[in-house]
Amino acid sequence: MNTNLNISHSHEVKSPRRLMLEIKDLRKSFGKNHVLNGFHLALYKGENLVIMGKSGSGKSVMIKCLVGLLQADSGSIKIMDQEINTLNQSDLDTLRTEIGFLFQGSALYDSMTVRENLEFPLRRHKSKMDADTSISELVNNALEDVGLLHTIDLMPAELSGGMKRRVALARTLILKPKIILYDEPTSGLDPITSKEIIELMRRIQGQYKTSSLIITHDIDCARVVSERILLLVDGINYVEGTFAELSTSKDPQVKAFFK
Ligand SMILES: Nc1ncnc2c1ncn2[C@@H]1O[C@H](COP(=O)(O)OP(=O)(O)OP(=O)(O)O)[C@@H](O)[C@H]1O
Repeated sequence: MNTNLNISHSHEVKSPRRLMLEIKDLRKSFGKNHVLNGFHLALYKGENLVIMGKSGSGKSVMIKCLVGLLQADSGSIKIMDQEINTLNQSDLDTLRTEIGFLFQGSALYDSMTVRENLEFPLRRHKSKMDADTSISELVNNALEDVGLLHTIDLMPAELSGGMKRRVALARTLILKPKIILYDEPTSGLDPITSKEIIELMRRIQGQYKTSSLIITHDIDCARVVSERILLLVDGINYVEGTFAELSTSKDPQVKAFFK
């Protein structure tokens, strides 16, 4: 880790705000490939934390450990004070409903209309529904929040790439997650559509009071959405700071990301 930088590291961050997500000393190897080498992070209530790192630096492996798609070799992952390794399957499933995902692969179901795509998670997680609000009201509200109410009866094939991503975000929001994980939310989109998604992410943060972990290579996205940025190098925290701090860093490893 570079010690010349006058930038805070995640374990030094002191905040009275609630910790939504805490990862400590996370390690994961595939044979001799040591991908995560003691990674740590703290995500506080209401903040957007951007994770940047070169291709192959372990970002996706970290997210997969977080959502249970991969088992870490060691380390601790706490979601809203609950250590996920100690939970039984049913408690883990309940906890996971507090987390929304917007992954590159989180595609819509092609054979369902937009409305049906949004109804799907609600039918699976009835416990997340408040008794006074009907399914159709929730679907309408979520679509309205992403500006796409008019697409409710369309099929995914009739939507543009940006619209699909916004509908996928509405599908995530419908369960009112406390934490949202975004993996490359603007990848593959043109600059104007990317800007719309980035602005939407900011608006959602304010409106839904979510805390988000955002993996991105998109500098505009990092600049607009982040309260803090964490740079991952070789599976361990390299440096952490605000966009203004990191983008003016003299460290060549950091500068490389902000060209
Ligand atoms: N299931 C797996 N089995 C073996 N090796 C894996 C597996 N998943 C990831 N790896 C290895 O872990 C390393 C980190 O991969 P990871 O996908 O986390 O990188 P990344 O930082 O997300 O990259 P990118 O920005 O390109 O998405 C790579 O060397 C990759 O080959």
